[in-house]
Amino acid sequence: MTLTFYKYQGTGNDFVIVDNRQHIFNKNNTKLIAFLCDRKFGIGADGLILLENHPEHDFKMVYFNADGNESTMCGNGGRCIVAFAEFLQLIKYETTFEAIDGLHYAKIENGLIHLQMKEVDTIQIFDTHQFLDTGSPHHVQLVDDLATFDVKNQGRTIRYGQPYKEAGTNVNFVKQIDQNTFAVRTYERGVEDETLSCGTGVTAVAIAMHKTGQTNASEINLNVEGGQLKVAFSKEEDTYKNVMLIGPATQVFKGEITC
Ligand SMILES: N[C@@H](CCC[C@H](N)C(=O)O)C(=O)O
Repeated sequence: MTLTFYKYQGTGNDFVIVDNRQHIFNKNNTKLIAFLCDRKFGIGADGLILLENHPEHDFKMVYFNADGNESTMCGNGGRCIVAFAEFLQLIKYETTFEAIDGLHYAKIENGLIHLQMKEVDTIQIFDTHQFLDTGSPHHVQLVDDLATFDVKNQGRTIRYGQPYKEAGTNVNFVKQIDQNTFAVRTYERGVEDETLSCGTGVTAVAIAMHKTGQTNASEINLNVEGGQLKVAFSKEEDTYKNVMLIGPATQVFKGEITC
């Protein structure tokens, strides 16, 4: 078959997006998804996203990692699918859509996508790191030498180690730049490599840095390898609410592939 697809990127986290409103795509074909995401034999991407119809809301997002498996929430992918929905003229300046972790509100303002993420009330704090779920699971760890840090090997060791094991986690290495700015490099589960940006990852970093007192800002800048993101939130008692992930999302090209 010939598949029409769109390539998007959000701060360098890149995705193949398919309009699946007519059920053209076989979601159970793990090999096909992994092939489409393959950078040498396929199109190349960190993940594949399907935009589908939803009975009550604007659309549904279905997310697969580059390994071909459906996974948990993707924040940058969420921002990209909002840009795609606007491109398809399904939405104008704001939307509510469903993803695997529930409903997400998003708005487009000054060319940036503001995506509401799930509330977070559980943050596990350890001597060396924090662990929390922002739609996807995230290990957050401060390091001194972020620029030269071996993210791929250290990330993989943590991802497959105790207590995460097979289910795994994404792993974020962090360096504080100033009061409300952090640099982040992320090893992504399901890509099994460092990616240039991870939306649920920077959301986890912002919340973990606030929770542990590294910052008291409620609007935090995150410098990632592929650009800059912002995370804003309000804290009510022990819950982080109104969590917004803010940044650009760009269509790179449209294509057709025989598969
Ligand atoms: N790139 C993502 C996270 C995607 C999911 C992750 N790889 C997992 O399986 O947990 C993001 O921007 O949040």
